[in-house]
Amino acid sequence: MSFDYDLFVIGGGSGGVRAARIAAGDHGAKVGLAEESRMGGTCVIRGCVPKKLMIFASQAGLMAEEMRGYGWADAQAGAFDWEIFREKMDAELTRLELIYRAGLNRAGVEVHDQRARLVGHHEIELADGTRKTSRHILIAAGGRPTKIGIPGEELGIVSDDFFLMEKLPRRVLLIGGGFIACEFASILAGLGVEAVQVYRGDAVLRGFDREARDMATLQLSHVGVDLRLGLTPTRLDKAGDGIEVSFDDGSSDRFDAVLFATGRTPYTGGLGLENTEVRLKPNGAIEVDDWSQTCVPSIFAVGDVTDRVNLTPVAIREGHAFADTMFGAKPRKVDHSVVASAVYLRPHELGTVGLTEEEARARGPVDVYSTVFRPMRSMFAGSDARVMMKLLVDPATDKVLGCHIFGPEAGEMIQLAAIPITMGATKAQFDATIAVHPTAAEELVTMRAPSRRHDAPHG
Ligand SMILES: Cc1cc2nc3c(=O)[nH]c(=O)nc-3n(C[C@H](O)[C@H](O)[C@H](O)COP(=O)(O)OP(=O)(O)OC[C@H]3O[C@@H](n4cnc5c(N)ncnc54)[C@H](O)[C@@H]3O)c2cc1C
Ligand SMILES: NC(=O)c1ccc[n+]([C@@H]2O[C@H](COP(=O)([O-])OP(=O)(O)OC[C@H]3O[C@@H](n4cnc5c(N)ncnc54)[C@H](O)[C@@H]3O)[C@@H](O)[C@H]2O)c1
Repeated sequence: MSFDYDLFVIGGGSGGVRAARIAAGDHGAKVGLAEESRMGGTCVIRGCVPKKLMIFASQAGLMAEEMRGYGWADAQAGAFDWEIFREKMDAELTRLELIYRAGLNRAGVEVHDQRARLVGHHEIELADGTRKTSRHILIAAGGRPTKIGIPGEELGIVSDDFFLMEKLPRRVLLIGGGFIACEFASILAGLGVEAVQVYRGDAVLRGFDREARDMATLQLSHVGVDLRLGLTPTRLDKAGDGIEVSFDDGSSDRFDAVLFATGRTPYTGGLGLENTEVRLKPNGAIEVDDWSQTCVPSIFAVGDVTDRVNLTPVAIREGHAFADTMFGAKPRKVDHSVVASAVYLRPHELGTVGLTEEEARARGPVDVYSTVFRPMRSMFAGSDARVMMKLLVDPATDKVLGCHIFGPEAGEMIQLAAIPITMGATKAQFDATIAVHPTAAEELVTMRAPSRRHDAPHG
C-alpha cells in the first residue's frame, strides 16, 4: 500500500518539530506536520522562553538593592514599562517561531497550518477537510492548562493568557504551589505587582527535596509574595472591575486578576482517537511503551501528551529518539530516570537532579552531604539569603544519587552537575575535582563529611 507520507506529525511544539526535522532532514523520510497555532508550541510561544525573559525582567529591583550594598548608594530599578517589554518579547517570539519554521522547510517537511485529527490508523483529516495517509503517525499535541472546577472560575486566567496581557494588573491572586505558580509569583513581585499566592499544602513545590522546598517557600515571602499556605479558593465572583475570591477558611479577598496555575492535562480531546484503538491513561494521556509506541503499531506519541516527564528537553529527546529509531535504523530509548530541572525563582533558583533526600531514604541507607550558607556576594550586600547545596550518596557504592542546589543561577549549576550524575559518578570522583575558587558551586566538591546518615529505609 502506498501512503502520502512516511510520517505525519500532529503538533509543531518541542517534540513534534524535532521528530519531523530529524526524520525528514537526517533520515530522508517524507514528512508532513500539522500545527493549529504558532510554530514552536508551548515552550517557545507560551512557556519556557517568554517566562525566562520575564524572569530576567523581574530582577531589576533585587539587583539595585544588592548594588546599594556595594556602594551604589542611589541605585534604583526605576519604573518598569510592560508595553515596551511586551513589544520586545513578542518580536523575539516571532523571530524564534520563524527559525522553527525555517528549520522544517530546510529539512523538507510539508507544513499544514491547521488542526489535524485521526480518522484511522494511517489516516489524518485536516481542518479544511483534506485527508492524508501516512505509514506512521506521531502525536505530539502537548498539554493544556487546567482549572479546578470551582464556581466562577471562568473569570480567572491561565498561563497562556498571562503572556498576552495588555497591561499589568495591580493585584493578582496565583492559585497553586507548582512550577508555574512559584515562577509567576516571583515574576509579578519583581515587576512591582502585588502578588498573593495560595497553596493548599504546607510548603510549595511538592515532589522536590523537602529542605529545598522550605527554602523556596521562605524566599517567596522574602521577595514580597503574600504566600498563604493551607488555603484553597472555593468560588470567584465578579466585583466591579475586579474579582472577589472566597476561600475554604471562610475569608474572601479582592483581586484585579486571578491566575490558575493548577496543573496541565494532556491535549487529547478532539484528536479523533475514538477512531483508533489507541489507549489512554485515566487522565487522558496517551499510553506508550519505552519506544513511544502506542498499542497501535503505526501510531506513536511523544512529549506532554504522554505525561511522562513534562519538560521541553524530554519532549525533544523523545521526538529525536523516535525519529532515529523508526527512520534512521538507530534504535534509541529515552531514559527518564535521571532528568535535571530548574525552577526559576528569584534571587535564588532551585536546581535538581536525581533522587530527593526523602526518595533516597525510602530506597535504603543514604549519606547526606548538605551545606547551607550565606554566599559571599549577597552577604557583603547585607542580604540574609541562604544557598543550599546537597549531595545524596549511596554508602555502599559511593554513587551520587541526587543533587539539589538552591542558589543564584542554580539552573546553570545543575546542568553541569547532571553530567557526572548521569554518568554514575561517585562522591570520591566529585572530591577528586579541584575546586574553582571563589564560587558558590565549589561547595559541591568540598563537602568532606556527611551532615547525616539515614540507615534504615524510611516509609
Ligand atoms: C508557563 C510554562 C513554563 C514552562 N517552562 C518550562 C521550562 O522552563 N523548562 C522546561 O523544560 N519546560 C517548561 N515548560 C514545559 C514545556 O513547555 C513542555 O514540556 C513542552 O513544551 C512540551 O512539548 P510538546 O512537544 O510535548 O508539546 P507542545 O510544546 O505543547 O506542542 C504541542 C503543539 O501541538 C499543537 N497541537 C495540538 N493539537 C493539535 C492538533 N490536533 N492539530 C494541530 N496541532 C495541534 C499545539 O498548538 C502545540 O503547538 C513550561 C510550560 C509552561 C506552560
Ligand atoms: N521550570 C520548568 O521547568 C517549568 C516551569 C513551568 C512549568 N513547567 C511544566 O509545566 C507543568 C505544569 O505546571 P503547573 O505549575 O501548572 O503544574 P504543577 O503540577 O507543577 O502544579 C500544580 C499545582 O496546582 C495545585 N492544585 C492542583 N489541583 C488543585 C485543586 N483542586 N485545588 C487547589 N490546588 C490545586 C497543586 O497542588 C500544585 O501545587 C509542570 O509540571 C512542569 O512539567 C516546567
